[in-house]
Amino acid sequence: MIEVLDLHKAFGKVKAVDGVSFRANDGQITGLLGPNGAGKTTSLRMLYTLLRPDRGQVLVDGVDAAKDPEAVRRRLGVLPDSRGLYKRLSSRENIRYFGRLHGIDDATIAARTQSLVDALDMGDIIDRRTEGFSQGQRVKTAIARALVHDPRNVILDEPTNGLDVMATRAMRRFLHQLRDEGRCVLFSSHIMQEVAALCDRIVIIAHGRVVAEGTADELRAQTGETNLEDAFVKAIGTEEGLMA
Ligand SMILES: Nc1ncnc2c1ncn2[C@@H]1O[C@H](COP(=O)(O)OP(=O)(O)OP(=O)(O)O)[C@@H](O)[C@H]1O
Repeated sequence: MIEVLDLHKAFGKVKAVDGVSFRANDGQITGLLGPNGAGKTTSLRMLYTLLRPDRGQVLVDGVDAAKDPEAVRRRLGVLPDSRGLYKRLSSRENIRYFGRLHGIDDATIAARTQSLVDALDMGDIIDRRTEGFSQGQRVKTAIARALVHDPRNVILDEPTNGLDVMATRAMRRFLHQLRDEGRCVLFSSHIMQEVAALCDRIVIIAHGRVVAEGTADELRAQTGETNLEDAFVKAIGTEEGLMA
């Protein structure tokens, strides 16, 4: 479970995150939805301990990220916004390298890699050098690398960015599988159709603040709209930046 309480982060005069609080539960997919520049990536970076908040608290399975960042990192699998693969290494070697950084033995890494290769349909790319990989192949490798240590909590920054329809559908199936295994899945997107199709709960963020949250039904009720798209627009206060 992931909890963030009153997070703040400013870059000079820009208040990127201005008092964000929400909870992402185990066995659920939670979507962080907001237009470009809303503060999604900055919130996630604080969550996975890459950025230190100016104020506020991050708890992962009850562990405070400021007090024990190592323990928090062990509990998280992260697909960051920049995928950053080692291009001279094969997909398998990228995954193994991360597994070793986590202190996992090679036999366990090999077994875990195989199950991720099956789940993500990576059989044809696993032993290719990642240099020249397509966007979808890079994302798959980066996700497998993020999950090699079998984390309970999974954070994905815009996981379907740049993916075609088939790859997006495969990604949705995979995220449902993670959810059905009881993991806490938190992902960000600026595409409302994506969030609506995938999420159990939605947290809408705009101008560094949470402006609405709940299930799709709850959001419709809160905004008094019958159509989810209208509910999103009303919550954000503008149509700008919400469309795919
Ligand atoms: N390192 C930084 N230095 C200066 N400003 C930053 C930095 N990181 C983020 N910002 C600013 O903070 C605000 C929030 O950015 P953030 O990347 O968190 O938004 P986002 O919701 O992830 O947007 P997108 O959908 O475009 O990725 C933006 O105004 C951005 O320009």
